[in-house]
Order: sequence, then structure tokens, then C-alpha cells
Amino acid sequence: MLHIKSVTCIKQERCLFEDLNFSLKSGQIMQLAGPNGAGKTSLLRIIAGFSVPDEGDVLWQGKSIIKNYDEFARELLFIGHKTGVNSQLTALENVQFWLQIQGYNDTQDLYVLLAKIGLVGLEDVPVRMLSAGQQRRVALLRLWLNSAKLWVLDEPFTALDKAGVAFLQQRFITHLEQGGAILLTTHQDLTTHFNDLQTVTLEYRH
Ligand SMILES: Nc1ncnc2c1ncn2[C@@H]1O[C@H](COP(=O)(O)OP(=O)(O)OP(=O)(O)O)[C@@H](O)[C@H]1O
Repeated sequence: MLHIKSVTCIKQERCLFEDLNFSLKSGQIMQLAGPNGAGKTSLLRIIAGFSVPDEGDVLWQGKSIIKNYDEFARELLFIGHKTGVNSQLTALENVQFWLQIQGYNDTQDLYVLLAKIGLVGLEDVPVRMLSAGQQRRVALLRLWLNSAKLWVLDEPFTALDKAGVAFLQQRFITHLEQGGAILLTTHQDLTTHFNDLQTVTLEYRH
């Protein structure tokens, strides 16, 4: 599905990584590991097509994402550090907005979905008044509303409690069983939940 081919990234005259090659298949989960500043977020942004590598290319289904970005974007769900949530709106309004821009009719019972992710009683509160963990749960709701094949997630477990982590891991398993793929950064140990977890480690280069 996804091929990273000879990708190099240079920031402020520092080479973060060079000639990086790996691929991700349907049903696979891959963790990007490495110390702070090694370039994990920079790599995720290149893979999502938000920035262009200094060398190399990213291929989706054999085609360069830059040349076929619309096609790729339909198959991609990216959730980064900035949550992408409108903090002035309530959780429910955010969900309704996401559904509208994807052209879906409001067929699901959204209160049931919000309850599943632990937001009972908070559906109608502006997101800015929620805790960091609750705000992250709102951001992650997109994982239940989207049929994208490739999930690129930057620290998705940040600020989640134990129950939130377990719920998210369960969602990952379903996505992989349905033939999706996941690339993520996290400091969580995922090996106990995903025994075929792939890992790419970036070293900090001076
Ligand atoms: N837009 C930018 N302009 C200049 N330098 C940048 C930019 N984005 C990132 N960098 C630099 O690139 C390096 C890698 O940053 P990046 O955020 O990719 O690391 P990371 O591995 O995700 O770190 P962390 O674990 O702390 O999130 C850092 O030294 C950072 O200062």
C-alpha cells in the first residue's frame, strides 16, 4: 500500500534522516520510534503529503502521492498534535461538521458514539471547556466516522487514561482486521497488543 522510497529530510541544515526506505501493507501497524527531535513528526508530515522530502518519494498504491494527491487524500486520515477540533463548538457539533464535509447523512446515533468514547453528559459542552484527555477523545472520534484506509497518527494516546487507551487499541484492531493500515508515533508499549507490530526507529543525528 505505502512505500517510502529513499526519503531524506533536512531541517535547519541538520539532516534528520537520509535514504529511508520501508513499506506498510494492508492489515499492518507500524510504530515510528526515536528520541525527541529525531524527526518523527517531520516524517509523518512528509508521508501525509503536507511537506515534500528533500530527496526521495512516497508512493501510495504504486503512485507518487504528490502527483496523485486527491486520490491519496481520500484514503488518508491524519490526526496530528493539533487536534483539528473546533474548540468553540461542542463535541456533537464537531462530529456533525465532519460528517457534513464528508458528504454523509446523519444516519448514526451520534449520542451512542459519543458515549462509547466516554463523553456521556459532555456532548453539548464547548470543547474548550473539556479536559485535555476529553478533547483528545473528541479528536479521535474521526476514527469511527471515516472509511480512510491509511491512518497516520501523531501521539494519539497523549492525555488518554487507561480506559481511553484500551478503547483506542480496540479500534486499531478492528481497522487492521478490515484491511486498513496504521502508522503512528507513541511512547506506549504496543507490543503486547499487536504481536506483528513493525517498528522504524529514527536516531537523533547531529
Ligand atoms: N517547520 C520547521 N522548520 C524548521 N525546523 C523544524 C521544523 N519542523 C521541525 N523542525 C526541526 O526538526 C527537528 C525534528 O522535529 P520533529 O518535530 O520532526 O521531531 P520529533 O521526533 O517528532 O520530536 P518529538 O518526539 O519531540 O515530537 C527538530 O529539531 C525541529 O526543531
